[in-house]
Amino acid sequence: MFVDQVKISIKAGNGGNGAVAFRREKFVPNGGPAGGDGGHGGDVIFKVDTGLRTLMDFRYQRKFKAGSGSNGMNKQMTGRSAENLVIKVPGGTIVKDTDSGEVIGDLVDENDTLVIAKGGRGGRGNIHFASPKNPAPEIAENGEPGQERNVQLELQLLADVGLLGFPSVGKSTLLSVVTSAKPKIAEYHFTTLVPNLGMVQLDDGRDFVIADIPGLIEGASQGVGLGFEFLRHVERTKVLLHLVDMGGLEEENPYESYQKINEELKKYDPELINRRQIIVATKMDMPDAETCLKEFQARLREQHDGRQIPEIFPISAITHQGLQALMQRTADVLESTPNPVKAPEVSNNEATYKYEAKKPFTIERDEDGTWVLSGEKLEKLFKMTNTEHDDSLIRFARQMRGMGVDDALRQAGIKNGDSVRILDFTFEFVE
Ligand SMILES: Nc1nc2c(ncn2[C@@H]2O[C@H](COP(=O)(O)OP(=O)(O)OP(=O)(O)O)[C@@H](O)[C@H]2O)c(=O)[nH]1
Repeated sequence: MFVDQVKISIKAGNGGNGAVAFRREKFVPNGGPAGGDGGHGGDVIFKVDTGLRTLMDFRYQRKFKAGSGSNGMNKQMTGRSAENLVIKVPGGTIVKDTDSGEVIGDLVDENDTLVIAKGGRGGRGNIHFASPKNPAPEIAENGEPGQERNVQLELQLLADVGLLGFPSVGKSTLLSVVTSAKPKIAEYHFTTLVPNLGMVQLDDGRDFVIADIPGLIEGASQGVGLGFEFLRHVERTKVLLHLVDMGGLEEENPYESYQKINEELKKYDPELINRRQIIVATKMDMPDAETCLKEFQARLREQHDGRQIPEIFPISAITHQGLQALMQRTADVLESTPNPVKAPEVSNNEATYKYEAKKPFTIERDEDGTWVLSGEKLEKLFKMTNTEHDDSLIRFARQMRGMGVDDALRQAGIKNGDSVRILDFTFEFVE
């Protein structure tokens, strides 16, 4: 199996902070609370785009962050919510948690989506905290932090393009100059023939997988050496680049070689001969190459008897002549050729990754005697507390008591006046 894999980090947007504000009207000296809520942070979402074939784009960008919601404003105005960040992935992408290795999702068909990290909700403004006891509260919540995740994407690669041709026509050389990345190759059971596979990425962002098809000619049509796994590669191949050596050093005439390969192809799998072929005239830097090519074209025309002949791209893997044009054309053909195996299904599978509730808080003690509180839930509550306002801090103290933090601290032996720290905020414990 050929696997393309990449580790990325994801951060959903924080919610915007709620506002502390008061009505200011003519003739009303002390208006009521008027601080609006913060906007929602953006989610991070994976979505299948079957036009993508590799995870190549992730080699350049590994960190993804959705925008934060805007803060609430006075006059009860809610902050603007951030847009979701949609990350496109190829069909067949498996998403795993990097740390635990747990499979989070399997994105298969066009438009399948997975919400991998939820944006934080906006913090509530002080209009929500008015009570008969406190009609003008200086309390507002900060936005909820967006979820963060490290994930690993894995994609089993199948080649879109196959290279055909006699030994020494220049297949490996072409593959090595047009492909920038070699995917991980697991060991084959039939170890004698390992297909050479690489990924091509064009400047316009299109990418595809290209494979040398070794052994097709060396008796492969009699079933020698090729395994089931590899057959799948050939079956999936939409375009075959048929390489013909124009170097003029081979004993065999280029046209005869070309025909022989097609014969072998037919024997190997009669379906394959109908597959789209582009003829690639290789080694065009050699002195006799032009003459060889002209001869080849003439024979091809003769054979086609007035019908249109297949397209031919002259290249040199050594001088790089014609490579760009060939790869562009290959990508165009790929786009316009239907999948020979099955058309991509369009579905609307939607999923949201659920986070396991972690232990709400933990208590530790620093060397200097400070009690240190940590834990996802508690830290989140703290981050949502607007520490600039006493009312907000009082509310936080109440929330901690509700969670059982005070009791736990007392049990651990805390004394009146001891220092307590959460993240970078320190306060004094009072009974
Ligand atoms: N002059 C010239 N020589 C080339 C070019 N491309 C490949 N060669 C040479 O041709 C020989 C064979 O090239 P390979 O890329 O190994 O050919 P292959 O088709 O992969 O051969 P197998 O691995 O035997 O199937 C090597 O000596 C290359 O240096 C080219 O564009 N111009």
